[in-house]
Amino acid sequence: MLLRVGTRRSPLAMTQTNFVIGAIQALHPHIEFEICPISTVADRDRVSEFHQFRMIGVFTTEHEEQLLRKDVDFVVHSLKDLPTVLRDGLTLASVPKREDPRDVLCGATLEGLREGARVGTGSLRRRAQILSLRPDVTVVPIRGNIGPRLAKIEGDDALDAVILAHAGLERLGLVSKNSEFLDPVAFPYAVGQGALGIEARSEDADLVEILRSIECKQTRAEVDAEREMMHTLGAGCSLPVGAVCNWQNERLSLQAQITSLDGHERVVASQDEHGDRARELGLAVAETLKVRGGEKILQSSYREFCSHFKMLQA
Ligand SMILES: NCc1[nH]cc(CCC(=O)O)c1CC(=O)O
Repeated sequence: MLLRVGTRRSPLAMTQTNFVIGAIQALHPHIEFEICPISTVADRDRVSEFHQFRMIGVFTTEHEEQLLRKDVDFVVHSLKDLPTVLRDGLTLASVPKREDPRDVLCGATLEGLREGARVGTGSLRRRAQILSLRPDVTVVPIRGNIGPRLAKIEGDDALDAVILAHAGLERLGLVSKNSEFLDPVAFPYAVGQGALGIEARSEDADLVEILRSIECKQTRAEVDAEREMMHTLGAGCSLPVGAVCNWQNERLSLQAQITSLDGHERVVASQDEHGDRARELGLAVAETLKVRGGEKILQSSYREFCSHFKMLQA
């Protein structure tokens, strides 16, 4: 059997795809794979920032079309880049064991960061959260692959620090000493961060079963809860929504935070449930966030972002 695998071309995407192929091959040595890399809107276009905000799958639309055209059999995504609603006929077939989902501050520690430091991130969630912890810093928007983003703390005109996901750095072998994990209770991570999502056609039952053989039950429960929360909030992957989800002794706990873009306002909610009630947990936490004023923060972030975006376009 030959399976064609869709992926982006970035070093991180290729590493993740090779990891998934290796894991499947270890259990099914007779299967062969062909990697079919493509560039996505996100790799080409800065309009993507806007779509990302509105939950349109900048990293994933072309991949879903490839799947529906049957140009590929499955796609390996960074789960945090995969919208919570998939195209009809497609399914999140498998979620392998998650890497450490925490964010890291690279180049300085939170304590050691000088007054007024310049901190790089392209994520609205990270912007809002770092401003809520350190209102004195200046957030500098940065974009691009992980390597080039990390390089912004070196050389002339260097930033004091950048915020990145530990998982990406780990997979690329770029973890450095000069960095600090951000405490996920104070600085919750993005929904799905650190996990991979393998998407396939729902009708391919045999393939879905093969893909499921590398699924991690605990990770699946965590990300189901996180994604259900995000879906209920109607929020995209770059909105200022953070989560901390943990599976322990058959129970699942979810804490979530919505932060205004200036970092001044924060709404949190947390709850726990039996591990097989992940979706119900996500829904309940989202409803609590809404009742506590989270929806208002999301709406005003959206308006603020739209006017900011029009400025960038001009
Ligand atoms: N949006 C880009 C993206 N998508 C996945 C990762 C890192 C790996 C992961 O979270 O699984 C990154 C880079 C980053 O946020 O630092």
